[in-house]
Amino acid sequence: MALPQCLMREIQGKQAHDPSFMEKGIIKTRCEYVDGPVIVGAGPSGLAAAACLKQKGVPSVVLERSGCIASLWQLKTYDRLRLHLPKQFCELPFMDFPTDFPTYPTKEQFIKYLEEYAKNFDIRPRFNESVAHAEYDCTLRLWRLKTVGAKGEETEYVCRWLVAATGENAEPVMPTMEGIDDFGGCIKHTSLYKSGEEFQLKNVLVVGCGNSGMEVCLDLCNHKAKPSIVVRDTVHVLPREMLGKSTFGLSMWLLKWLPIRLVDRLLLLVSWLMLGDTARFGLDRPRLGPLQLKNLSGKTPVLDVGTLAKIKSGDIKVFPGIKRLKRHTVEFVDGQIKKFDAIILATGYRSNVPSWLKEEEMFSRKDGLPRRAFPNGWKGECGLYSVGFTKRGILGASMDAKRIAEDIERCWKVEANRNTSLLPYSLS
Ligand SMILES: Cc1cc2nc3c(=O)[nH]c(=O)nc-3n(C[C@H](O)[C@H](O)[C@H](O)COP(=O)(O)OP(=O)(O)OC[C@H]3O[C@@H](n4cnc5c(N)ncnc54)[C@H](O)[C@@H]3O)c2cc1C
Ligand SMILES: NC(=O)C1=CN([C@@H]2O[C@H](COP(=O)(O)OP(=O)(O)OC[C@H]3O[C@@H](n4cnc5c(N)ncnc54)[C@H](OP(=O)(O)O)[C@@H]3O)[C@@H](O)[C@H]2O)C=CC1
Ligand SMILES: O=C(O)C(=O)Cc1c[nH]c2ccccc12
Repeated sequence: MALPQCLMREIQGKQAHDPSFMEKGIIKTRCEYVDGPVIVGAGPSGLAAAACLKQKGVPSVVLERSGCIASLWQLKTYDRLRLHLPKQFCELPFMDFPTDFPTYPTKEQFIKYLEEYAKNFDIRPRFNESVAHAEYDCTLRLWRLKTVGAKGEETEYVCRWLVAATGENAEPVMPTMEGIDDFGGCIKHTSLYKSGEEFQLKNVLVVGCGNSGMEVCLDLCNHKAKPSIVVRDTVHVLPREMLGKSTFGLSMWLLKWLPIRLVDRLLLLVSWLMLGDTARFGLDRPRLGPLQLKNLSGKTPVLDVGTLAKIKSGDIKVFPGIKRLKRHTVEFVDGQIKKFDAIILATGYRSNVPSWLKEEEMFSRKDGLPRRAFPNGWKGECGLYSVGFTKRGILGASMDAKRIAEDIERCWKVEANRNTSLLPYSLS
């Protein structure tokens, strides 16, 4: 909508003193006032927030840097990916998965569900708009965001509420390794890995033993490559299912009755019966149990979908941390030296919030996550919110989205009344 004229004049006045908005003395940036929240990111979290707001009658604008919704799932994941929690734990608010979807939907099915979700709630993100800067303007008492489009065009958005939904997995983590430039073979992050097809008969080193690294190793095996995995620290591997139930579902159920330490003991006992002693294969377990560790550090246990059997059979070799790389060669911290054709970095992801949100209180600059512990990280000051930074997957994002919508709805109603009764013009 058009910006109320008094606000427009004030913003233009400010832009005239900001060189980034000026080109030959002319303001080059398009400016738009959004009557409602601006949501940054059109992944599952952003979609959930937009849908919950819509249900409350609050319109929003969703800004997305890529050309599609759920860009993580559409562009940055491997072909064989499925949800590894049962579908009922990965639903967004107000819309179930279709009944004909399997318990663990494929990534194509999950994307189809998200497309359907956006359509259902008439969420039309503005694609190819990357938020480069967002800051609270204390004089205007509004958030001001600058986006950059595909051709470098800039837009300024001004709004009362800002919802960060750029995700915990916004940027790949690229480790620094001595000699990385000398290696000479293909080195790629899992966000660019699609399948093991291109690695047939090749010796591939997978760095990192989270869910991505473990599953990529299995995929490499299935494509007749020869994978090895770097396990530099401890890791909890649990079977995806126990006693005919999903390990995740069983854990949630047990947590209703039993303390977390006891549930962890049970999980480890059943894992030991089903998988054996993982330390025998180079996978030492952390001192803390899997759920306690997840709660305290956010580190997700590996839900095994067949990798461990390949490690046991020797099809996947386990190595300790990397000391340095040389031409097609890797030297490990225990002194072993091996030749590899390629390296896959399964070293995880990080949030990018500090790169665009100029704010110090709500988000930590260090890891780009809310400082307040779950479930209190969703709300900041001055109309700032976060959705999907709980380290609790889609379930956590859905909880945030519902809370945010309830909170904004309250102010929305108050402000709507005030605007119609006090202002000479209507903001709607
Ligand atoms: C391989 C993989 C599998 C997973 N499987 C599960 C699972 O089975 N169950 C589960 O519950 N969780 C799972 N997760 C956790 C994951 O966090 C969620 O699945 C989900 O994608 C998170 O949604 P999100 O919207 O918070 O983040 P994302 O899906 O990452 O979406 C964020 C969006 O913001 C956009 N964006 C980023 N920066 C900007 C910017 N500056 N300006 C504009 N737009 C921007 C991105 O392009 C992206 O589209 C998995 C994660 C990974 C990596
Ligand atoms: N099917 C599914 O649903 C899947 C879900 N996921 C989820 O996606 C998210 C991201 O997972 P993932 O990509 O595995 O990332 P994670 O952050 O979970 O794991 C990264 C791994 O890389 C290791 N690492 C990082 N740097 C180095 C280094 N320099 N040398 C050696 N090891 C290193 C880490 O070890 P350390 O612990 O020592 O730091 C850790 O084991 C998780 O939440 C995961 O559960 C991922 C894949 C499939
Ligand atoms: O896949 C992930 O990383 C998730 O965030 C899903 C998830 C949330 N809580 C968990 C506990 C154990 C295993 C997976 C998850």
